[in-house]
Amino acid sequence: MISVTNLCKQFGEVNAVNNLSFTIQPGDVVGFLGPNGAGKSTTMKMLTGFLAPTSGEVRILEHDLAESRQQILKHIGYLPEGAPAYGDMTVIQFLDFVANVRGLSGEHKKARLKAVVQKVELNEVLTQTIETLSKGFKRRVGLAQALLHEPDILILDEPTDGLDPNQKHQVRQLIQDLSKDKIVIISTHILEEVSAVCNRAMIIADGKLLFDATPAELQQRSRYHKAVTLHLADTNNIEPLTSIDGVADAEVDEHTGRVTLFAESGIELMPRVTEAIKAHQLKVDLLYQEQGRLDDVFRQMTAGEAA
Ligand SMILES: Nc1ncnc2c1ncn2[C@@H]1O[C@H](COP(=O)(O)OP(=O)(O)OP(=O)(O)O)[C@@H](O)[C@H]1O
Repeated sequence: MISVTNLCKQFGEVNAVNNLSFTIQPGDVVGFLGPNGAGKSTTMKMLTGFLAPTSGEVRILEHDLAESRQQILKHIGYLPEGAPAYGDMTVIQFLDFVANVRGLSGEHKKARLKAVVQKVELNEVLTQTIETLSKGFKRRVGLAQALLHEPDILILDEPTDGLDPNQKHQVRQLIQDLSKDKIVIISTHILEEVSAVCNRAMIIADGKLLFDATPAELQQRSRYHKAVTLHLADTNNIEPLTSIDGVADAEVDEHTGRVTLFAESGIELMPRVTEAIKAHQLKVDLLYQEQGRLDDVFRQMTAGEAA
């Protein structure tokens, strides 16, 4: 378990992390979301003991991180932001080095190296120096080193940054496969990633925790939650829709021509919309109820916070 109490980090005048408190249990896959400069990376650095807090406490697996750092770090795999690694080492030299530092040896070391190389698909670049790798491959090397010692806690700062769509999918799959009894914390700017892999979303802005719940609960906060979107063959006449009893507002997307109808509080709009379509014999080629748009909620929540 991770338990964070009143965690603060100041850099001069900047309150990078401002009184964060939360607990995370095994099985939790937590997504840190927030605008640039919100304090996500700084929080992750403090959770890994890489950066000392200005004040507050981090307890991991029942130990105070400040007191038992070495012991706790054995249980943590950390992928920092960017692609830090020793550039003039080859991929396999670097992974072997990390394996040694992690105390792996003999057949177990060999097996772990083989497993991570296979998992993040590094075979084709094993003998290439890290500085000559593409951004995506550097990221994969970072992931491989974080996974080598099979940690209970994985802290991954933007794990899919720079990966191609296939790799993004694969890394998300990998995180999902890992998550059964582990703690995984990822930071990301990709909102869909949170829905895809996380069971918990934390929105951080200006160093403060603004939201901590499931991605579905986050979606429910969107004004698009349960709104009805449709596309008419004749996009000019939307009056039969906007005049439906219970429609509070309507929006037309200029690019797609799609119309979104927002319900008055407590009204189920879909049955009324289908009724109106029948009654007015409207030609509709698309009709669905929205789950809620994460980017909309994110903007609402973080407006006026960190830029
Ligand atoms: N070593 C440092 N010295 C001074 N200021 C710092 C340092 N590290 C971070 N900051 C500042 O702390 C704030 C939080 O930065 P942090 O990198 O944690 O944000 P973030 O949420 O990870 O942003 P991003 O999404 O852009 O990666 C920013 O204002 C940043 O400029």
